[in-house]
Amino acid sequence: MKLLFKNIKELIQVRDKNIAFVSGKEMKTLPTIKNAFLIVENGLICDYGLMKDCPKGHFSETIDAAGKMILPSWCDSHTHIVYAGNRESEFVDRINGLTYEEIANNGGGILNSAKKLQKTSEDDLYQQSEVRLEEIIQLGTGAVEIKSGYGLTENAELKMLRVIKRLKENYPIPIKATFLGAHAIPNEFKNDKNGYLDLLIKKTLPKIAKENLADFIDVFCEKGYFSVDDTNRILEAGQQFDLQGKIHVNQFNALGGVKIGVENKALSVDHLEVMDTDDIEVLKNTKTMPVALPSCSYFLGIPYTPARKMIDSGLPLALATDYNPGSTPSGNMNFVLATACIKMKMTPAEAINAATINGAYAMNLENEVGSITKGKLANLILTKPINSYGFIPYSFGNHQIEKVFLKGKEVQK
Ligand SMILES: N=CN[C@@H](CCC(=O)O)C(=O)O
Ligand SMILES: [Zn+2]
Repeated sequence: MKLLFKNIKELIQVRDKNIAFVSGKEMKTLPTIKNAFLIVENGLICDYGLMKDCPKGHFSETIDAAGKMILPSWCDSHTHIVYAGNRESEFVDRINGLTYEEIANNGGGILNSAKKLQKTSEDDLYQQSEVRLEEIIQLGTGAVEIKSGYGLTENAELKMLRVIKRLKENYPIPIKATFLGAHAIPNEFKNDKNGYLDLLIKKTLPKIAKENLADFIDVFCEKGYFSVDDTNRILEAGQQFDLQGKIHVNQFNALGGVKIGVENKALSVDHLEVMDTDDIEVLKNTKTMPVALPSCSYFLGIPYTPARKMIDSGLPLALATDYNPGSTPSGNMNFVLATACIKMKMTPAEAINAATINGAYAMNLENEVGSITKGKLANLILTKPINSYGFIPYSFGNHQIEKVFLKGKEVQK
């Protein structure tokens, strides 16, 4: 099966040599080839270059991409798309001025989602979740991380992770699973947080490892949820089972979660809406990827991650949706890029780097997706006719996707 894309107006994010991620000034550079060809064989990128150098030969399919652009699919490294029902009921409370914390104290929030999920069968949860997975694939996402964390009991957390495993088995898109049992303290343990952490670490984590249900471990390091010491405990426990950390930190308060994440060699520290100077310093020259979630800031009306200051300090940055029923009921990476440019003053080149190669790195997938590189999966976005890739974030609220391809196969709408 050899597929040729010809007359591509511009082939975006071309990396002849694979890289892990881009940081600081490098983020402003987005390598492209104008008037290009791209050849896909057996689902992998096998050749590309200038049209004048396009090899002759027989192709099972030829797609004329005149006037259009091709870029690697979005790599969404932070989602909670496995959940039951939704939390629309909290939407009006939020409009009426209740804060995230007040809604949670009124019995809403994460515990509200957990109550619904505990009562939902695995099959029903799978069916609700696959609808969201198919929705984000159509929006250009070609690799995704999915977290547990709406179960908050051993059985319900295992149920979530088994649904993620089934999605991995049934869809042609790299999916990474993250155990987020430490997302909130369930009512049964409201006066015994350590007892809940003991349950997660001593009982649930070994079962997850035995069934190979998780790639990463996460914890919500925040006032009213889990402390820096709890975060350290969870990350150390994860290391016993080769689970690297990808942690929720600095969403509402800078408690020191970034530092503890770096000390535990977390793969990513996510949210970062509140960043102090120490947080930026401690991230410099490390392999921990900062991840910003601008559509969460948009929906909650909280500050945006200081991306401009972080990138200008030399840090890398990835962008993700945080798709979840409470703080970000949207999986639209195109909106994330637009909001990153409009609200966080990232350039289109920086935003595309953050949503492709850096997002892939934040899932340990930088050798499989995230750039046009020989041997990587042909998970691709074919745009509508556009004049520049800057039009993608410029046309906010819309997207410029004509077709999506996973392993070189067009995904039918
Ligand atoms: N902040 C913690 N966890 C999720 C939201 C959880 C929820 O409100 O359902 C987040 O990343 O925003
Ligand atoms: Zn999240």
